Amino acid sequence: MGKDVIIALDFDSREKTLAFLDRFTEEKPFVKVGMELFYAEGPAIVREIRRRGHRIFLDLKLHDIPNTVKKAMAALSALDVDIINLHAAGTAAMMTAALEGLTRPDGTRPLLIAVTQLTSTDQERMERELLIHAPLEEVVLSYASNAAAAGLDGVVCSPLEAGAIHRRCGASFLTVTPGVRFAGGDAGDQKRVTTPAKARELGSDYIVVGRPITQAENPVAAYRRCVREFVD
Ligand SMILES: O=C(O)c1cc(=O)[nH]c(=O)n1[C@@H]1O[C@H](COP(=O)(O)O)[C@@H](O)[C@H]1O
Repeated sequence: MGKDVIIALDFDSREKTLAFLDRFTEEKPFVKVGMELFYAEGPAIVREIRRRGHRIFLDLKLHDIPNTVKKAMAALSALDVDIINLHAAGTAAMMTAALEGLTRPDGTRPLLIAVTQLTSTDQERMERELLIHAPLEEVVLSYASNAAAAGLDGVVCSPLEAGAIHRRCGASFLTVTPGVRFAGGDAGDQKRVTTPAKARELGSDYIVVGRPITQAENPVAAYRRCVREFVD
C-alpha cells in the first residue's frame, strides 16, 4: 500500500463498468466499487474486476447494530478485496464487531477503514441537521481516534483533514480521501474539496476520484493527470 489514486466506479451496470475499464490499456488502476454498482450487479462484479487484476476498495459504508455489521462483514470477507469501509458513527462497539466479522479463520482480512463525516457535509449542515456543534475538524478527529482505538486501519475523510489525522493517529493510519476536484472543477454535491496536488501536500495516502475521471471526455487522460499531480 502506498500513495495512489482510486477511481470510483460509480456506474449502474456491468457493461458500462467494463467498457470504462477497457479504456485503460496501459495501467491497472486501483478502483472503488460502491453502492450503486454493488446493488445493481452484486458480488459477481467484484469478482470479475478482481479477475482483471485491479485492486479494489469495496465502499458499502456499513452502519447498523454491532451484531448485524459483524455478520455482514463475515459475508463480505469471502470477497477478495483490499479495503472495506463502514461508518464511524456506528460507534466503537460496531467497529470492533466489524473487525471480528471481517477476520477470516486464517487470520487474514481486508483493510478496514471508517467514514468520519461525509465530504458532502459542511459545518452548517452538521450543526443544523445532525445537532453536532463541535468544529467539523474536531468531529472528524474524534471519529478517527475512535476508529484507531477500535483497531481499524484508517479513515475516509477530506484531504483537508488528512494532516491533522496523521498527527493525532500516527503516520501509518490510512487517510483515504474523496472530495477531490481539479482546479476550477465543478464540486457538485461535495463540500470539503481540494485538488489532487493539494491533497498530496496535505498528506493524503489515497485520493478517491469519481466524476472528474468517469465523466471526463478522456477518462484515461484525467486519471493520468490525477496520478501526475498526486503520486509522481
Ligand atoms: O466512502 C467513500 O468513498 C466516500 C466518503 C465520503 O465522505 N465522500 C465520498 O464522496 N465518498 C465516495 O467517493 C466518491 C466520490 O466521487 P466524486 O465526487 O464523483 O469524485 C463517491 O463514490 C462517494 O460515494
